[in-house]
Amino acid sequence: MTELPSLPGLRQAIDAVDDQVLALLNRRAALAGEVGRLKAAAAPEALFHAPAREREVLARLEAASPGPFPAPAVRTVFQEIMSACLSLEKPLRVAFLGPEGTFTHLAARHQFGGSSQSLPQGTIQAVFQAVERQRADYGVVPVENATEGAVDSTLDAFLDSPLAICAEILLAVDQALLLRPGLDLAGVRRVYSHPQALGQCRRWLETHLSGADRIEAPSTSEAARLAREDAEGAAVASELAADLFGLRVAETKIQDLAANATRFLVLGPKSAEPTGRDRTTLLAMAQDGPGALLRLLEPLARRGLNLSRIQSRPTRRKLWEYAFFLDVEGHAEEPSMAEALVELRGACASLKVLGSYPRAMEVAR
Ligand SMILES: C=C(O[C@@H]1C=C(C(=O)O)C=C[C@H]1O)C(=O)O
Repeated sequence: MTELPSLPGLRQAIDAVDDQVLALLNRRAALAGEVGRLKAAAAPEALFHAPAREREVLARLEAASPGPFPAPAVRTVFQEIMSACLSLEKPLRVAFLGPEGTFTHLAARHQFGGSSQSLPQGTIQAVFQAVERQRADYGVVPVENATEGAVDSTLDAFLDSPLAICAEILLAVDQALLLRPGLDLAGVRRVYSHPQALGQCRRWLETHLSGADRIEAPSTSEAARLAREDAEGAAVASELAADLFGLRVAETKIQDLAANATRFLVLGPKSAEPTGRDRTTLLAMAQDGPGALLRLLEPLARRGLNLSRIQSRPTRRKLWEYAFFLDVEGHAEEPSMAEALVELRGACASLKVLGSYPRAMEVAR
């Protein structure tokens, strides 16, 4: 008969594995430190952070892990390890649309890990400015939501900004109903949230809180803060906001569209290196006249370049003049895209490559 392992014996074995993990983490940090010194010697102004390389590391490890360690946790753990290795030199300063606890904060944490320095900003414009004035290394802003569509203030900010897009993040947006400890659903008279979040949960609120007033707040996190101060208040916000503002999660996933998700962009000084699965965002001012839009699309279509999105915004410089935002699959350094860009430059009044960056392959949670 085989003997069952004892609890103390198993714990001893776990301690021994932890010692090995710790030794390996320190060896890894030392190697990353050497890479940092090498990069600094080659180009003192350049950032240590290399988003394309990080993407490669995560993809390789996720695919290689045999289990039983859960596959999504492989990503989370290694993102934190890289974040910590980067912070050895200097924590990355990451500006995002705040305050803390917003979904943009969650997207920033997903991308940069917990060892980065959070710089919450009040507006999307302020996120751009923080990166432009080098108070932050990177900025994170929302660009489109599956329920509510484009975030116009992000598109507008690109019209006058020299910044590049260096990554995108697709994040599942699960709204939660948050209550003060001790309060139950029947006692709620006011529900605070950002208008977008209230809109995303319209059906649930009608069914469960039809008698409560909806009160609009500048962000979901600000709503959580307001609910904390109101004896009969609740908030629609992230579960992270519950932790930050001392509220209890009364119900999770209350949004009408179960697969609600938002796409975020990471702003930085330059585009990412090619990875083979990239996206390029272009900003084109079309020439006025018949067929202008066709001339913009034709050089892409002829080369089989997939246009995944097109959005127009008024330029605010001239009446009825429009800027077109184009998302095209591929990297600007790839030959077919480079050729298309040369042709496009001739076909429109102006063309700006806002950035090439690795495509988000899945919705993060
Ligand atoms: C070590 C490097 O620099 C940074 C740290 C990384 C890591 O810890 O694996 C990966 C990419 C960079 O953000 C590198 O470029 O290889």
